[in-house]
Amino acid sequence: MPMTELAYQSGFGNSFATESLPGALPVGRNSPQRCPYGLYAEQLSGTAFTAPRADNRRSWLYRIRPSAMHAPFQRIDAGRIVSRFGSTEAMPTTPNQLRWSPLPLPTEPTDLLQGMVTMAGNGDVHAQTGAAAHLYAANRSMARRVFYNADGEMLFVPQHGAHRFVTELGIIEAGPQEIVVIPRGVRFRLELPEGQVRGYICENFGASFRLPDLGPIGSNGLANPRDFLTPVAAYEDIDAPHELVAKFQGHLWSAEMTHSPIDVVAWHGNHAPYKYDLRRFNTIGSISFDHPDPSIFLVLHSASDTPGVSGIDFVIFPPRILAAQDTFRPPWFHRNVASEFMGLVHGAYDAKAEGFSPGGASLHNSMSGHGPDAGTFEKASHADTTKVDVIKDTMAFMFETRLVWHPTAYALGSAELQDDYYRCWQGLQKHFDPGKP
Ligand SMILES: O=C(O)Cc1cc(O)ccc1O
Ligand SMILES: [Fe+2]
Repeated sequence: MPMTELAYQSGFGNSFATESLPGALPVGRNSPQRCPYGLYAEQLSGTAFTAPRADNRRSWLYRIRPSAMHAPFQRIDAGRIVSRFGSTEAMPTTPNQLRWSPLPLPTEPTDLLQGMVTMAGNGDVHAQTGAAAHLYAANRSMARRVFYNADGEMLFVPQHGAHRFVTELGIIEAGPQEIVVIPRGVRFRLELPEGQVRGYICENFGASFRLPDLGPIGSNGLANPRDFLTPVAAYEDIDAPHELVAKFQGHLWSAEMTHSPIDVVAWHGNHAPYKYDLRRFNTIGSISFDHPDPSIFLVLHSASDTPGVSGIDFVIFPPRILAAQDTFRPPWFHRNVASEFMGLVHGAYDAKAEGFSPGGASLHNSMSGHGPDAGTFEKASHADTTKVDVIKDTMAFMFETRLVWHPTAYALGSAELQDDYYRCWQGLQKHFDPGKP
């Protein structure tokens, strides 16, 4: 199935308005006594009704049938999806640096939900704090199977293959080097136009992702609002059995429906899915000396209750020109209070000469030392910094969290876990010589 040209509305968190039939969107009010075309009006709220206007997220949906119309939910097997995290006596969280090779593509028919595997998580799904980091590899479209997540919003980072998100609020197509965010509660199915996909998901249990403030950078830069794209309304009118799967309080639940829930003919509001092309990121860096903190690479963040401290940061390491003089240019050696789950979408990452492959992942938890591997250190220590480095083929990212990432039993037992990861720092030489300042 070829990718089609879809229409999108531009802007981050705008109050969008869209209708797929003329006049389907009521004018001047949300709940007319009878809606145009015999549609039902329904509000979908993503924040408390009383949240400050700048944070408030909600949409009004005009649909063929209300979302309440389904048979009772039955709990189903959640496969490799986990939502309870912590360091316990039985399974203490390790401070070791961890790295995984890419998840193999499936050989058996596998849709998104069957192909998702939770690698790490933190916080508390019941208290709406923290996050989960998942990988997915799938080779089957979700046919007549529609999913929503009441536990959190889902940030997809496709790494391989074409993705088609058919959502209640319209259709989004995306591929590697783009991201897609599906807000809490929005129903969708993932179709695979090219037959197979792989990627990463940050499931955010906390406040919705938003663009960061720019401070002294000014009014432009990093991810610019107009590059975020939200779909136009698109509905299907299908009277045939469908399965509705909900993720609710850490478990999966399934309910039968007699029709497709992708039946929203018109909608308006700002609780809506969106995509963003990471290649549009306006990268800021040092043009004098030193390697700045990675906060300059912040695309989206989820605010915590503490001002200035994110619950989650979504950070990318895109192509860029390194110009800092007399500077060790790759990421420095460091230990942070924050915890870092990283992935690589494309190319090579500038802190790791080998072992970190596209589709792979790494985890460096709070206060665990890490940084460039031995090969990268030696090379960068002797590079000519009067010349610029043009880093072309790369797209790495980080889900950086305030709370420690607890790896799951699956992640620790996985065949993809690289037992020898620690060795990448063991070849670092002792250069210290008290006689040579
Ligand atoms: O650890 C990493 O590779 C990510 C990272 C990159 C960087 O440029 C500075 C700090 C940091 O944690
Ligand atoms: Fe780091």
